[in-house]
Amino acid sequence: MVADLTAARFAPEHCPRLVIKIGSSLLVDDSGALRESWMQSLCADIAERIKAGQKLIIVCSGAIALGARRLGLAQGGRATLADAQAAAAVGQIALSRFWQEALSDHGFIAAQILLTLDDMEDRRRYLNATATLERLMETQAVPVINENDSVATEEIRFGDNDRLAASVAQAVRAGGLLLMSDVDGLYTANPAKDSAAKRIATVETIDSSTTGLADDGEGSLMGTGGMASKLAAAKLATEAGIATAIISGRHDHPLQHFTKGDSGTIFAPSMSPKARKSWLASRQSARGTITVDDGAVRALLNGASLLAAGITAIEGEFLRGDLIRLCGTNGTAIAQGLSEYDADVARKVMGRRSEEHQAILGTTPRRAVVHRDHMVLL
Ligand SMILES: Nc1ncnc2c1ncn2[C@@H]1O[C@H](COP(=O)(O)OP(=O)(O)O)[C@@H](O)[C@H]1O
Ligand SMILES: N[C@@H](CCC(=O)OP(=O)(O)O)C(=O)O
Repeated sequence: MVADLTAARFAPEHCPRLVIKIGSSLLVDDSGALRESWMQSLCADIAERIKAGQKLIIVCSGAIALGARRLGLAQGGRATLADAQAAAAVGQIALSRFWQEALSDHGFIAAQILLTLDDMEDRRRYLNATATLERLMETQAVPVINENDSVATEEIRFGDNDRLAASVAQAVRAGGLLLMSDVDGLYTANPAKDSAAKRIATVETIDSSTTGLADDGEGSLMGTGGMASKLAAAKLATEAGIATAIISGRHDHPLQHFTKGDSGTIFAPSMSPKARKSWLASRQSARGTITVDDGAVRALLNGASLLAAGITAIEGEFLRGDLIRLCGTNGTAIAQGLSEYDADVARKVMGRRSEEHQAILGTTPRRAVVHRDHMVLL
């Protein structure tokens, strides 16, 4: 049941709507100038895909970096919020102009949309923004989106364009999201600091062992959330059923490069609840067994999650996310599912009521030991 985790998944024939997010580091060179020839090669790739029938939506960063150079602002325009907002106002107009000209060279019309978090969270504005995007996609216009940095206050900022791109991908029901960056995917450690770091080609589930790989140091004003924000965006998107990839924008024709070779990190979209249940039922390799009392058996058969209070014994050294079997006191297998806890932590809370868990664990407890969404009756 593992989804096809190759670049083909993002091709026009498999993915009618694709959101592509381009990071600041790709748009602007070390001196703060626009990397025009690279962007033109990207636009050629974009044009090729649109001609092949794919609807593309671009989320493009870089306004602050570009504007800061033009205004001669220190720290890339990120010293204060006011600097970042002034820089964005200057840089955005240059970015928009670039997209307009570069897309027009291929016969397409650029459409600029600047969004804040409020626009996507307020129902009326969300519907309005979505309707605009839908209408644009019916035409030959290519939406180019950025955060509306110049008006966004701390409270209404998206904070980074990775998250904005994931939110837009959900709004337009995209099949895929490409996060294009200066790094060729997720590595086992930050490759800028550790030359032994290895690229991870595919990720089926984003959990704490995945997010723990992001090593970004300090975040900065108005974006550049580093790998952590890419993983948060990938989680949001994949949970909405959208295949996501972090891909390199270091080469010319970056979309062709991704399509051709073994590059990037591809994150699997979550399965539909029905498909997920049948996948869970088909899995054989349980890493542990939990015995539950008669009350818990009845609750499970009625479709409830397994709470720690109903557990009488735990066998095996499973980890969070591992498949475990749930049995009645007579040894009959009742259900199987994915554990929300490592075995040693589950042992600490077994037989105890949920209200006691916080004190036992010293951290916020999870909802259940096996949640009903991740469980199937046998
Ligand atoms: N585990 C990791 N794998 C890859 N890159 C990582 C990792 N941890 C941190 N990074 C850093 O994340 C950076 C990409 O994020 P960022 O600079 O915000 O990109 P963008 O401007 O494209 O949004 C990389 O250049 C790299 O230094
Ligand atoms: N909206 C900001 C960029 C924010 C952002 O997320 O930057 P990046 O992490 O480089 O994609 C700008 O246009 O400068």
